[in-house]
Amino acid sequence: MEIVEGFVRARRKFRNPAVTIGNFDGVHKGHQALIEHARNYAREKEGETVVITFNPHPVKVLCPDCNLKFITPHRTKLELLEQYGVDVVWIIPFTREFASLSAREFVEQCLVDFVGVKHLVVGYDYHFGKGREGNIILLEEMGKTHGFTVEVVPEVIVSGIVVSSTSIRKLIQEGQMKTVTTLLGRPYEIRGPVVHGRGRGARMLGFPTANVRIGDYVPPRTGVYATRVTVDGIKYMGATNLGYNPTFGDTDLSLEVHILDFDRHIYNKVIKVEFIEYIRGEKKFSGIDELADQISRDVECVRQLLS
Ligand SMILES: Cc1cc2nc3c(=O)[nH]c(=O)nc-3n(C[C@H](O)[C@H](O)[C@H](O)COP(=O)(O)O)c2cc1C
Ligand SMILES: Nc1ncnc2c1ncn2[C@@H]1O[C@H](COP(=O)(O)OP(=O)(O)O)[C@@H](O)[C@H]1O
Repeated sequence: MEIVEGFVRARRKFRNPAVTIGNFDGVHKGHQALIEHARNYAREKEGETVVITFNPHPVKVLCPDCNLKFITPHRTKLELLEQYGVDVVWIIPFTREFASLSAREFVEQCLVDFVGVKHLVVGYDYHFGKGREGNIILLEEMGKTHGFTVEVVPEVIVSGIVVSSTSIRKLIQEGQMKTVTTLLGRPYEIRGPVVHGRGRGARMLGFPTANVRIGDYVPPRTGVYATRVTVDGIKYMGATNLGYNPTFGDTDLSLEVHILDFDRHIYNKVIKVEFIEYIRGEKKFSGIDELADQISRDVECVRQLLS
């Protein structure tokens, strides 16, 4: 997959580009449908599937105080777009100046002049340009003048829910991981380097836990999850707690993964944690032995769920 960043001048001409546009946070089933429609056109016309996306996410620029969290950080998003068969991603640096382009200017400068769009695939509710003034009617009208076709993809509904980044963020925060998996088409994952915790896991509890920073990821509901953990390309089962460790009175949120059938130091390694199923809420135990007993039951529960 080719990645084009910004408005580079010397750029090859794309072949019959079938284009789709969006933030693609999550690269969920709805996004996958847009990509699939663009690919179908590209296949028929021997063209290329081009995704236009923005970095940073527009909300980060237009509403820095909104503290938006992500389902897929920028780099993961690019990896997924490649997996779903996109040929070219054009990343537009999103600035306040760019946000002030009118809808017509966006179509002329970005879609027509820069990409040379032949076919444009958008979702049923697509709006764009300054103040979201641009809509599908405008695209169809401009398509006639500039020689491109517009295809509108209806909403994708899975398990009775309209798939959107917003609906998925909410489900993650509710711990509804099975539904999240069906809407994404894969489990929700958090990737990050293993950092030092408070040194209690192995020493006091007999359950070492790899602590992973959750950074800008959407935080799942606090509690214990059955997870799949990838370390150095190998998958393990994980009993994972996301919370404040009330038994010890910690105040910061931590993601702690006890990896089953594993015994190795992995500080600073980047690991991937996939959330498969919510098991229980976090509890304050009266002592270390009670907590350790509960964690052994959690581990057994993970084995049953994932084996
Ligand atoms: C499967 C699992 C379940 C856990 N459940 C709880 C819990 O209900 N309440 C709690 O206070 N801590 C819970 N913990 C978190 C432990 O308190 C934490 O892992 C321990 O304090 C080690 O912290 P450290 O890695 O910072 O040393 C759980 C940890 C695991 C792995
Ligand atoms: N089965 C395992 N699951 C998770 N981490 C393990 C495991 N075996 C060894 N480790 C190592 O032990 C570390 C966690 O030990 P722990 O006593 O909880 O210390 P810390 O408080 O620094 O997290 C992990 O970061 C990892 O390097």
